[in-house]
Amino acid sequence: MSDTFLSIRQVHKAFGTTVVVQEFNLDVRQGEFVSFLGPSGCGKTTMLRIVAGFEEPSSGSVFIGGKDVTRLKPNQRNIGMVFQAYALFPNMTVAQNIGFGLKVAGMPKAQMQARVGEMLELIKLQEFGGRYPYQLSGGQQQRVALARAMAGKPQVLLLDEPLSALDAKVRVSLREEIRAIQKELGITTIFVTHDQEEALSMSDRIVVMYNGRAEQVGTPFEIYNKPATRFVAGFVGTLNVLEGKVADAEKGIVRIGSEEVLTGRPLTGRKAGEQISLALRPEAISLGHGQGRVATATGVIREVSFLGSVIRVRVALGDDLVSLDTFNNPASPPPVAGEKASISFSPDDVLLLDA
Ligand SMILES: Nc1ncnc2c1ncn2[C@@H]1O[C@H](COP(=O)(O)OP(=O)(O)OP(=O)(O)O)[C@@H](O)[C@H]1O
Repeated sequence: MSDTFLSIRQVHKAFGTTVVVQEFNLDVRQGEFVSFLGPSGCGKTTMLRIVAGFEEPSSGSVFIGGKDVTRLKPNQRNIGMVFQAYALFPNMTVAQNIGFGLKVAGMPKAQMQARVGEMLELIKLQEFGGRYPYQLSGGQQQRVALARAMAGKPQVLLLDEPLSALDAKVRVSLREEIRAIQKELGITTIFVTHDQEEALSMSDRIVVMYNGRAEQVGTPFEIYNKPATRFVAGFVGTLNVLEGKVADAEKGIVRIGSEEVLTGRPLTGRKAGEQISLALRPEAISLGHGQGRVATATGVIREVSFLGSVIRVRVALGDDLVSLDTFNNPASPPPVAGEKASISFSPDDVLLLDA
């Protein structure tokens, strides 16, 4: 990639005999917002700490702005960091917190005050410079932590689950705010989260991590719609998995129970009779027989959850429970549990998962 700003090359990290990060490669563009997404313990924080300089990789390198920083200390890397817990200094005002790093770096007072003022404006807390952290809400404290991390104009911003201690409403509004500030400053950012919705809604690209590896790197659209592995498919979004057997590999026909399902593409390299898994997102399945869709089966509605704009319906098909989403329509009553229902989907929406 020509405009790569941050580059992670073949990083491997073990603590004793425990391998925590392996064969990790990533190029991040200047100004790009990239998330590390994965379950607890998959190595996200360790990889972030290697970028920050708090951990040294067992092998491999990190480059920032073309310079090898692998052996540099955190304070030599010009990086800003925000953590999950509000790590503000409790005995300092908001303004003093934001200016702390600038003061340590020896910035003249007038210049420092001007910069703190700019940062307060950026996080929309102009009136709060004289307050102490305990006088702020959790969301406001994290905005101050963000301002403090960015006051020194770092080259890279590293965010380690900065929203996870906040309540749901604040979390969603801060997502948008962080992204807006990040865009305005054009700062290259890595964001660690185990929350797929956060990663999907905020990122230019997502690295889905599993067992210390980057399972897939892609845009939110690619990760969600074209998951490269079974793990990615199952971890990001809700997924229905239907187990079947290949009926005709060339024509792409799979037998699920007593039904023959067209997958819409040849099953290259598969043999008749072989086990195969078909996966479908809830929004790819319709109740009834939609146009251009392949009717698959008839089942019984087990559960109807009204989520507002969307209604999630669970249909029992033999032993399987299939989740599907339909949009709420004020003019028509929602489906009812206990009723029989047929489901259908388009072959194009079927994801084929490796065994
Ligand atoms: N200093 C250390 N010594 C030994 N093992 C460690 C050390 N730091 C992390 N680990 C182990 O490395 C693995 C990955 O940890 P890491 O914190 O990177 O995961 P994570 O994906 O960020 O998880 P979480 O979302 O729970 O924070 C874990 O199994 C953890 O126990």
